Amino acid sequence: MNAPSPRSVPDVLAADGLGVSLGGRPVLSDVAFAVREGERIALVGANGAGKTTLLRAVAGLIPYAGRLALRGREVREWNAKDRARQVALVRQQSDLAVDFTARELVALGRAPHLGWAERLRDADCERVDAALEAVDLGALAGRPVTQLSGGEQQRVALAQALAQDAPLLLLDEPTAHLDVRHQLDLLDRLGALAEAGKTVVAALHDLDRAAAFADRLWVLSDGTLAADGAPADVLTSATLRHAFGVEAEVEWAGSAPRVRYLGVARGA
Ligand SMILES: Nc1ncnc2c1ncn2[C@@H]1O[C@H](COP(=O)(O)OP(=O)(O)OP(=O)(O)O)[C@@H](O)[C@H]1O
Repeated sequence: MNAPSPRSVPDVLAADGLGVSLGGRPVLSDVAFAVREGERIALVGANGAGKTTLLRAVAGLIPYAGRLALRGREVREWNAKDRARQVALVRQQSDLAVDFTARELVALGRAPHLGWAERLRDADCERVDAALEAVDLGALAGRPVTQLSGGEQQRVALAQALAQDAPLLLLDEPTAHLDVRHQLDLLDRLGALAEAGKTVVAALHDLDRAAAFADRLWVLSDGTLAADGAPADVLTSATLRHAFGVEAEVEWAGSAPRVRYLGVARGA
């Protein structure tokens, strides 16, 4: 029997005419994209551009209009447990106010893989331990999350997503509370996960890091996808002026850009 041709494999994600309204106001309009397995996409845009909203729509947390397909099937048609085996979302984190230890919270990431009332098996516990180690939290695993710093809590949230072991990983500003070592470590780890076949979509504010990390940059501006392409094509002075209202120069050293900000754009 012939192996299926790559063309018959649906995109991990595909959107067309995607729109989201919140509180009666359009937040995303007419967004279209396709994402293949193993891609790393950095989602950038000004505050309020719609990055979190887009990630939440993909994760099935909010209603949307238009087409938004996860592996060829509308996001809204997946049941929550099956969807959670496909997509893990690391939300913006700063203040986890739940009465759990780090390990207990990370262990919740295994829930989509367990039957009703089923306890963690040895293999699940191993995954939880590995996820905690991966984010350098092994020593803090038994501590209540309310006693962790913002950056440690951020790493707990990431470990929970790693334990969930979904092929599509969505991250909402995952480096926001991290010190520089853990930022670099996280982006390296996400790169390694993508090389191992996971698909990663991360909203990032640091444009240098976003461009160095990603195969593709998505620029959201006022709820529309203003640019979608290779970082070297997308990260330009014109994009920065249009999407962020800043004057800037972009220098490239190989695939690593350096953005030099000159000031707020006139009229922005
Ligand atoms: N529940 C809500 N009801 C009404 N409007 C909302 C709601 N949540 C978000 N919005 C609005 O939707 C727009 C997009 O918000 P979103 O959080 O997606 O932006 P973002 O690009 O992630 O911003 P940031 O960089 O500040 O995190 C904003 O104007 C925000 O005020």
